[in-house]
Parts: sequence; C-alpha cells; structure tokens
Amino acid sequence: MPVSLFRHPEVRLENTVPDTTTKPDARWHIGVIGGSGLYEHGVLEEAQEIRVASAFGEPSGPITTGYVGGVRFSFIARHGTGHRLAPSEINYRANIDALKRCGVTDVLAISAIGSLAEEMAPGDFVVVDQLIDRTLGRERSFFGEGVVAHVPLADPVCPRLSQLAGAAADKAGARVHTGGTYVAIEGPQFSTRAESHMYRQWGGQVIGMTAMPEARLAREAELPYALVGMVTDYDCWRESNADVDIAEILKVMHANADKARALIAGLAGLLPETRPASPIDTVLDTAIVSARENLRKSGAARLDAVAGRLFQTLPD
Ligand SMILES: CSC[C@H]1O[C@H](OP(=O)(O)O)[C@H](O)[C@@H]1O
Ligand SMILES: Nc1ncnc2[nH]cnc12
Repeated sequence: MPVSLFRHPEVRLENTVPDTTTKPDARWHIGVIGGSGLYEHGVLEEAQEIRVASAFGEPSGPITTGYVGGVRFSFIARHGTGHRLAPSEINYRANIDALKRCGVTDVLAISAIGSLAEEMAPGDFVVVDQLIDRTLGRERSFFGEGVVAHVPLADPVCPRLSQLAGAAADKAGARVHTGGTYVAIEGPQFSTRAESHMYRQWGGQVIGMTAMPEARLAREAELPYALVGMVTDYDCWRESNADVDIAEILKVMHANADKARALIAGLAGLLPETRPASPIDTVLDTAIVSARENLRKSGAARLDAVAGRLFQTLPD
C-alpha cells in the first residue's frame, strides 16, 4: 500500500493517494497549473490549502484544492508564491507527481506566451496543440534507474481537454486561436532576434519557457494535459517590436488574469457529468520495457503515484 505523502494530518481529501488498483475514476478532478500572473485560483469553493510531499523533491508550493460547480479542482502556482522560481528552477516532476497524488485526472496548464505569428496578438488566447522542446538539462522523465519507459508523445496534448478549455476561454470572452505550435526555450533570457526568426521558420507560432518538460511528464503520469497560452507580447522577430519588454508583458498578464480565472470557472460547466476514459489514462500499459521479472516494489517506490497502477503486484 503506498504511503500517503501529505504532510498535513488534518487534510481529509477523498483521493489522498490515487486508487492505483482500479480504472481511473469516472469523476473529473482537474489539476490547474497557473503560470505567470496566475498565482491564485480565485474561483474554488470550500478551498483547502495543502502541502503535498513528492517523491521527486519540492513542488513549487502548496496545492489549493476545492470545487467549482461540484467538480474538484486542484491548483498549483508554477513559479511558487510571489513568483519565486525561474523556469529552470521549477521542479516539474514534483509538481506533476504532487497533482497525481491528489487524485487529479487531467491537467490544465495556463501560461504567458510570446507570439511568433502576426495573427496571434497580445491579449489573445492560444490553445496549444504542438510543442518544440529547446530546453536544456531539465529533469524530463520519471523513469530510469532500472525502470525504463517510452511513452508516445506525437500529440503531446489531450484533444478532449483542449477543446473544452478552448470553449471555456471563448465563453470567458477571450479571442481564442485553436491550435498553435509552442517553442519551449530554456530562458530566463528572451530569444535573440536570429533565434526568433528561426523558430518561425520551424513552424513555431508561440514561445514560452515552461511547457516542457511539463507536458512530457504529464504524459508519463498518464494525465491528459491541455495548455492554454495567453499572448503577452510579440517576440522580437517583428519589425515594429525592437525588443521584448517585460513591463509590457506584466501589464498584459495582469489584464488577462481575470479571463483565465473565468476560463477555469467556465470549464467546470462544460465537462460532461461523468468522465469518459481517455487512452492517455493507460498509456503506460504498453510503454514500460524493463523486464517485469526484474522489477521490485522497492525499486519502483518513488513511482507509487505516477505508475503505481502497474506495480501493485510486484514482489517486495
Ligand atoms: C513573465 S514573462 C516570462 C515567463 O512567463 C512564462 O511563464 P509561464 O509559462 O509559467 O506563464 C514564460 O514561460 C516565462 O517563464
Ligand atoms: N517572448 C517570450 N519569450 C519567451 N517566453 C515568453 N513568455 C511571455 N513572452 C515570452
């Protein structure tokens, strides 16, 4: 039986440790990762702030769990309270692992993004559907150390949650672009002009610093993942924009935060009453290549939330 890694004994959460023996729950539980400018959920009822210890180190901060219209949502601020963490300092593994430990079924990530496409203007929302990873040296897998897995990532986001999130953004009054390729850079500096032009030639339409390895890890944790980006600026490829200006970004970000919160609230009303299974819920069934006879519960201990579903019957 996996050990509860919640630190707060007073927390009573239905899904403290996911039931790893059965099929995923038919109820939705949406994990929200709030990006720059979205440090507070602002919409959860019966909200409880909890600290979740992860087997992969420190998450960005506490998780706030509560309800919107009867649907459970759990929120974490990606950069921590007061925007403490730079993109390279975020423990993406711990954040995803902690959300999984709360019983989250799906992850909605919200990000500030720069635009690489004329039609995606500051203030617009983009429902990202593809990712190009230019990040360097970040921990990008839960696996290794004797347990090897290769999950498919051709389509890195969940089409179902993306469609629902796009509809919720539209309902929230945003101008929404359905689909867009996001280039994830290491940062923290913005791109050079030559890089910005190159990313456009590669087919990039928006740019940010955090969606990778977040999306990879959500897939490994069998969590359908959607990413809604809020355009805060044109990246420096554009003739009339000499350089990316952080003051301008912050201004647009703050103007967008209420719409992002309305998106979260609106999403709850768009979810079907019961959650149909997604192929992503069981993606590890065919991804683990390490010989099962060599695996031991102790060797897979830190995977108790991410992949515990598959390791219940291993010998100690
Ligand atoms: C404050 S602008 C740069 C910063 O904003 C984005 O973060 P997030 O994706 O968490 O909203 C971008 O990726 C950079 O980290
Ligand atoms: N232009 C840009 N480049 C990288 N990340 C960003 N986040 C917001 N705007 C950005």
